[in-house]
Amino acid sequence: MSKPPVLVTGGAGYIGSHAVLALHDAGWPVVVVDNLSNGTREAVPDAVPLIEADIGDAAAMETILQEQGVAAIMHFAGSIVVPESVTDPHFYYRNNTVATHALVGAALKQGVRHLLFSSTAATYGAPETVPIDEDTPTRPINPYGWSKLMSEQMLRDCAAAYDVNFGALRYFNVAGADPKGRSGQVGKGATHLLKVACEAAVGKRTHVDVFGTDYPTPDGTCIRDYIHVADLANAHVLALEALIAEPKDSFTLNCGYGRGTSVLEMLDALDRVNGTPVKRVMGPRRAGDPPQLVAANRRLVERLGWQPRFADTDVIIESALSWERRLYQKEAATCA
Ligand SMILES: NC(=O)c1ccc[n+]([C@@H]2O[C@H](COP(=O)([O-])OP(=O)(O)OC[C@H]3O[C@@H](n4cnc5c(N)ncnc54)[C@H](O)[C@@H]3O)[C@@H](O)[C@H]2O)c1
Ligand SMILES: O=c1ccn([C@@H]2O[C@H](COP(=O)(O)OP(=O)(O)O[C@H]3O[C@H](CO)[C@H](O)[C@H](O)[C@H]3O)[C@@H](O)[C@H]2O)c(=O)[nH]1
Repeated sequence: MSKPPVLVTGGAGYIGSHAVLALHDAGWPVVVVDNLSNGTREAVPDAVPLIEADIGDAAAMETILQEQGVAAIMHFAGSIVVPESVTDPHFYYRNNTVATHALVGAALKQGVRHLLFSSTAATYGAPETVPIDEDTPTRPINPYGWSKLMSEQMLRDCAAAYDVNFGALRYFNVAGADPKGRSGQVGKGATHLLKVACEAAVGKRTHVDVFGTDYPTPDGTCIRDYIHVADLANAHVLALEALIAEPKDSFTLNCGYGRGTSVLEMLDALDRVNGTPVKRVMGPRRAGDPPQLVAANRRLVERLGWQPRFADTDVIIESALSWERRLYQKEAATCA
């Protein structure tokens, strides 16, 4: 069976660009829409068309869907920084929820029947027990989590009412870079732990701040479930196949390994891989950080037959670090 065109929104960004690579590698025709607010042209392979547009522009999206003959959408575009969502919630509801509403409207009008949505562990808030399965009550503790949960609900209601199905993938902490070195995390003003730590390791920063050492965890720092971006990208390809194979079925799946790693454990592993310690500055808690988030991933494995290939923490760190070194060399060459 020939593979129909897939639209990847936010495909010039970190996770979206890895999904584009996974789709392209698997022989899917792909088109990217990105407004480049946080993505880069270089993240999109030359063979993949990149259309610079805003997903909140329903008319533009309708034209693109029609002209490109799109059969399914992987929707990554959005704003992603939790503390920013607290200081500017109106923008987060607009760029995440309202823009998704526009995109879904365009998809419904153009008869696109499969929608795969980037959701987040932030929809769970701060659950008291881990691992977290998909039946855990969703009680976001910040506007970012709410903006995503509202989008999920919109998709659920639309799938019940119209001839469309959806997959919501709730990512835990995404980390690492393409094992072949073709993409990685680029954005300026990084806030994610491993990205920040790798920037410190290559000399772009003086140190890493450790946000909180008094959490109720064994070493006092927050625990997260770090998933390699290439394993997550592969889950998207499997999810797309499932949506097309079973058009009446929708699903919501956690994406993580089911393994918790503390901030200090992550930094220890980085020091080991790097061979030189990165300076740590112990500081107060960051607002809105739940003590621990670890995925129960049984449904992802059973529903999609997902088999992670890059779960080793050192493998995640090596890929992130070698990407960061390459970025640093490129930037140094540009400045010279
Ligand atoms: N990074 C994580 O750990 C993580 C965890 C859970 C969920 N997610 C979700 O995954 C998705 C991708 O995240 P990422 O880390 O790759 O972020 P990213 O910022 O690297 O990618 C998002 C991309 O969307 C584009 N974009 C933003 N608003 C747009 C709009 N209105 N129209 C068109 N393009 C727009 C940006 O330019 C960027 O290229 C997001 O929806 C995010 O909420 C990320
Ligand atoms: O410089 C830093 C950066 C982070 N941290 C700590 O490291 C942990 C992970 O923080 P990240 O900023 O890397 O990631 P978050 O857990 O805050 O959030 C990420 O994962 C969430 C789901 O788990 C959401 O999806 C969100 O979009 C995504 O950014 C947190 O305890 C944080 O306090 C530090 O100590 N120092």
